[in-house]
Amino acid sequence: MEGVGEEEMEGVDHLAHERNKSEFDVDAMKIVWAGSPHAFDVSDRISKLVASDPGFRKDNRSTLSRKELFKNTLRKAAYAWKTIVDLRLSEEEAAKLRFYVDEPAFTDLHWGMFIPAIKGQGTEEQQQKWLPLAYKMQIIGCYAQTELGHGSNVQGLETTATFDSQTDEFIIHSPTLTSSKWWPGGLGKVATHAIAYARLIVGGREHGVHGFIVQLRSLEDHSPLLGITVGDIGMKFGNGAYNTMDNGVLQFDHVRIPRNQMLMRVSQVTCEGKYKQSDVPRQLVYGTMVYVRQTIVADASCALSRAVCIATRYSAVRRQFGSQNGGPETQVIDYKTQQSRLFPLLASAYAFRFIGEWLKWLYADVTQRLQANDFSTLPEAHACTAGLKSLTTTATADGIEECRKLCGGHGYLCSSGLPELFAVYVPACTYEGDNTVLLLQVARFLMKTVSQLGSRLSSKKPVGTIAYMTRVEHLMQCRCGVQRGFAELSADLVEAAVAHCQLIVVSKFIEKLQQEIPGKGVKQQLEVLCNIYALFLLHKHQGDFLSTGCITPKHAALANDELRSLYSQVRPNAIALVDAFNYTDHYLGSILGCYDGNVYPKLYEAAWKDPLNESVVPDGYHLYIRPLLKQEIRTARL
Ligand SMILES: CCCCCCCCCC/C=C\CCCCCCCCCC(=O)SCCNC(=O)CCNC(=O)[C@H](O)C(C)(C)COP(=O)(O)OP(=O)(O)OC[C@H]1O[C@@H](n2cnc3c(N)ncnc32)[C@H](O)[C@@H]1OP(=O)(O)O
Ligand SMILES: Cc1cc2nc3c(=O)[nH]c(=O)nc-3n(C[C@H](O)[C@H](O)[C@H](O)COP(=O)(O)OP(=O)(O)OC[C@H]3O[C@@H](n4cnc5c(N)ncnc54)[C@H](O)[C@@H]3O)c2cc1C
Repeated sequence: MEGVGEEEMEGVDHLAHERNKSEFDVDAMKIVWAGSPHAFDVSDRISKLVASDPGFRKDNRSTLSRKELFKNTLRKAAYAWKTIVDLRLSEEEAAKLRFYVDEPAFTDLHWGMFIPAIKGQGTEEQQQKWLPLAYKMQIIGCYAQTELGHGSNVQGLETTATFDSQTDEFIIHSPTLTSSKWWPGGLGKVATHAIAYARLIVGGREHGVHGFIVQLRSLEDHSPLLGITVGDIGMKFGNGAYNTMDNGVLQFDHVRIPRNQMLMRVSQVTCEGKYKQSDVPRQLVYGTMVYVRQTIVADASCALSRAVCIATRYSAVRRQFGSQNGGPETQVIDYKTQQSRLFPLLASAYAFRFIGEWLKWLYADVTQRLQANDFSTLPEAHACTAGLKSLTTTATADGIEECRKLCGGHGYLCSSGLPELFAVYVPACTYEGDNTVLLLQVARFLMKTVSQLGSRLSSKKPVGTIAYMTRVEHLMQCRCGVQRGFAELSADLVEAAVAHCQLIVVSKFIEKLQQEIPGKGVKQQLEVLCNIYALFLLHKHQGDFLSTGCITPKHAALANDELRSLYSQVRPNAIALVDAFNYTDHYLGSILGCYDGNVYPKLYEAAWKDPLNESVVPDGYHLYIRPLLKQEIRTARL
């Protein structure tokens, strides 16, 4: 085109030269990332369906008011449901469609917690009654556990459920201000029903926290039912972001529900008012949290890979300094500091993908065992889901922020996609269990395991992880050997818990590489990423490793040299490795991360779309700026 430089030409792949460097079969890696050819097909098809439908546009979110934003989210949720029904999408395809719509909404809690809670804690009869209504979205549910005064401490919840044998009902009541339900997603303005967690009282005796199905709103006109006070808790962190979700406040004033609306798989109350505890661990009442924690680990790999995709593509596009004789400046991805910050995050995205796959298997296995009343692996499943949720969400939240910084000033623009990704993602370090509280659960599990097994936590680890295993044992022995209480040592024990979780991630990455992995060069790339993940952590925590004596300072220096070499091996493959995530530009929502790398023209064009640029002279000029400039400010009415 006349007068348009190469850098401005649309339709040109400005990253083609990077893609041509790839040393492996990207299409084969796409299958590995997706999990299977079928999973790739579903993801690819549904992501393109969403990207091509203007009904799912999301580029205007940061300019909408809270009410406009929320109404737009309702519209999209309804449109998504209509699309699912019209196209007769399967449950798997529907879940993928909600994922690629990419907007926190009440549907996340309806499908992600309300339904799993009924499946996990409801009797067959309760499942047969409530699940068909929920699957058809004839009722919309939320998970109402947390209260204003208690979230972490579930046994401290104050809401009561008192059995009335005269009427065969439970009376659900909020006895104090702090017992108000607070935070449940979807509760504020949408949910018609809740799984409400309350202290069960039968015949004047308390039996701890149980789940109850409570209708909140009329299915005719959506008005709150008698005894129900419900609303939204207000704006949350960031603009747009999680404000698409109506996290709510709820108070019960002696609300009566039929006895058969207590979830009774774990415990029962008979019509005579007899409390019966099945011969299953009471912790099954926590089952939904275990389920969601394992899904959050998979979410972490998605969120981190999005941020890494944006930062990697932009790092290949951005040139700064280093021009020789008027030639092009240096791509910032070629700076060793940029590589040492970016490539461990790329390796972590892949590591979290594979640990998420393993955790999904572990959860399915423990669920199958529970059905056979085999509770032997429940403690390990709890410790793994709690610890890996904590580890991966902390690393992902920190990683998204690092990716923003890796993009320099432009990373701070909403059009980079990174501020909103960060704002939506960071609560993952808190919801479904505060990350420190969950690590304390892992520490408790380790203490019990060490005391039962003696020093060796487990010999079932691949050889490459001996240093990691020794580190955990050393950290535990240093703490457990000292006769002080758990509380006194808790900060140290949390460090051992993190080390244990890192051992699991490294082990599972190594085990993944022992599988058959098709595709030219694919396994080799994954081996490089696995080594980067393991050596980066060894370098970061080398104090631990040195103090165990299982590595020497020379080993530590060699590990660092190897890391630099590994970064050089990844460099030519970096763009192909993020292409393998197969994200559409729509899903990425980022000019910096656009597939064709044509960043500058898109940034420039996007700027003028900002509402502030609707007028050349800003609103307020005549009232405030002109008097200033004309030195009339002393007399102006401000
Ligand atoms: C727009 C831009 C796009 C960007 C998108 C980016 C991608 C982002 C993805 C997200 C997208 C959208 C968001 C929507 C999805 C959000 C979904 C999540 C919503 C969050 C929902 C919630 O938060 S629900 C509430 C969660 N609450 C908690 O987790 C509470 C935590 N506390 C507890 O679990 C417990 O209180 C405790 C474990 C801390 C303590 O338990 P307890 O009080 O019983 O005491 P003990 O510690 O003594 O435990 C007793 C024994 O029981 C064992 N135990 C404990 N828990 C369990 C368990 N769960 N399973 C099995 N066993 C358990 C414990 O080990 C003790 O055993 P022993 O030692 O043997 O005695
Ligand atoms: C975006 C978002 C969505 C949510 N959605 C839902 C939902 O749908 N349904 C629902 O029921 N809940 C929901 N929640 C609530 C969430 O589950 C709780 O906020 C979370 O479990 C943390 O509990 P808390 O707020 O009581 O934190 P606290 O426990 O009060 O944490 C405060 C501090 O105290 C520390 N601490 C607490 N106990 C200990 C201890 N024993 N030892 C050492 N330190 C400790 C913590 O580490 C933290 O640093 C949501 C929260 C958010 C932010």
